[in-house]
Amino acid sequence: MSTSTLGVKENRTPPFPASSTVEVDQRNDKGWTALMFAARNGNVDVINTLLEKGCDVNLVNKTGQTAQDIAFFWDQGNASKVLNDFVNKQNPDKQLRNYFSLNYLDRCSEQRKKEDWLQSKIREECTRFIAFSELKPFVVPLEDRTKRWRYTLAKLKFCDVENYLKSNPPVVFLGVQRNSGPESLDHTMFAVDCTEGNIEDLKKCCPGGTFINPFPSALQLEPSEAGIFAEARSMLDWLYRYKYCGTCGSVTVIAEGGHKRVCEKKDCISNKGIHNTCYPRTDPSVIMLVVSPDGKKCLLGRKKSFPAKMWSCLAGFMEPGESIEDTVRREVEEESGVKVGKVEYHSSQPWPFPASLMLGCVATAVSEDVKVDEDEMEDAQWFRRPELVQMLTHQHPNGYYIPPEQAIAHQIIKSWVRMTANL
Ligand SMILES: NC(=O)C1=CN([C@@H]2O[C@H](COP(=O)(O)OP(=O)(O)OC[C@H]3O[C@@H](n4cnc5c(N)ncnc54)[C@H](OP(=O)(O)O)[C@@H]3O)[C@@H](O)[C@H]2O)C=CC1
Ligand SMILES: [Mg+2]
Ligand SMILES: [Mg+2]
Ligand SMILES: [Mg+2]
Ligand SMILES: [Zn+2]
Repeated sequence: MSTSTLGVKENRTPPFPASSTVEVDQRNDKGWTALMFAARNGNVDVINTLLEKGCDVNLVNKTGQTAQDIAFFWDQGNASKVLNDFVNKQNPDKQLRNYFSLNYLDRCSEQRKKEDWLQSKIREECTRFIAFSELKPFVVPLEDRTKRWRYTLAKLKFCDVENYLKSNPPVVFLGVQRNSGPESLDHTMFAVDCTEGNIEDLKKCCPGGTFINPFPSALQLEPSEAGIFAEARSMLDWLYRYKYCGTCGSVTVIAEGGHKRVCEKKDCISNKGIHNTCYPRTDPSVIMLVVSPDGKKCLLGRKKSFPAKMWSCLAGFMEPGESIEDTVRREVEEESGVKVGKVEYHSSQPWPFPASLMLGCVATAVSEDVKVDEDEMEDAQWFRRPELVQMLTHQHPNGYYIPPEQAIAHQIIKSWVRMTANL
């Protein structure tokens, strides 16, 4: 919390002595700060003064709302704009960008067909490789242990991976990191699968380096790199699983910097026209917060595979020829028996386990009776807002909680919880 003060000379009667100052981030019993009240009332001058005095724009009240949420909820357009501009300037990553969607590389897809260019880049001094073994990324622990994020991807040089490359492992061209300034160079980045090599050699060239499991460790990567991990892991997983032509069963060869597999049988129809057997797959899935017809409750479920006491949004894979809205309606009815009317899109999230694309939605139910699909689900229940706040803040009397902030489910639930008057 910011410790700066407004420096306002108080001339009120006690309990404020004449010379006292007030903390800019002081809160009332509901966790509201002065900035939140100014946001509620759309008082732009007060907001600007508080921001100048260094108040903390990221604080949340007891129902998890920031000043931005409050300004938006109360339709205070000017206040929203000032707060949004301030937050964007302070930290562009604070925008709603779900974890695994931030990727600072320019994918340069037009370069993938240029084999000579790719080969020369592989050997360049400023090129970097990220390594995987059995789909686990090679990372370096971050030194500052006070930070929330624990790992950064290890960026290796050609000389570090040269021995591995001799056995021709799958390599994926991920993109180019553009650096500005006259002396800085662009870094081309590749992913390399070191599963077949001796991983101890890698650890020698990168002290402290280690391979981490996806859960929970891959959720502790710096968010700005989580999208690079997502791209690399989904691609290497696809290259590993799809070795043969899906049309004729012949061997395929890796092409276009790892982004295509080409059937070796020249007259195979997969080599003519448009086919979806040569390219990496992405499996669209919907994930939805179902809100009751009166808008006061929402439906959460527990899959049989979930850790004890964790509840989340319902989710399911799309089927061919199905719209997002109809997938939401079908999966909700299959899993909970609840019928859904209106469906609104919220945001999306690549989920590289192995290659889902989560399409997040908020759905309005037109019925409330729950009949759980016992094949997939352990339970599904309606929860009221105050109970969700307890789950969100780990204060539920039964120990119930929702997935962590890296999961889109968390973001959708949080955004619904915040849209409340909370007075
Ligand atoms: N990021 C997040 O916050 C969350 C992400 N998810 C992800 O969402 C995805 C979908 O959710 P889920 O509830 O599992 O899906 P579904 O409700 O569709 O049910 C899963 C079942 O569908 C079958 N299935 C597996 N793969 C596919 C596929 N590619 N297309 C169609 N059906 C398939 C499987 O059946 P069988 O076992 O019989 O083969 C699987 O057990 C999963 O990848 C999950 O990890 C889910 C919740 C939260
Ligand atoms: Mg499901
Ligand atoms: Mg389902
Ligand atoms: Mg399904
Ligand atoms: Zn073929």
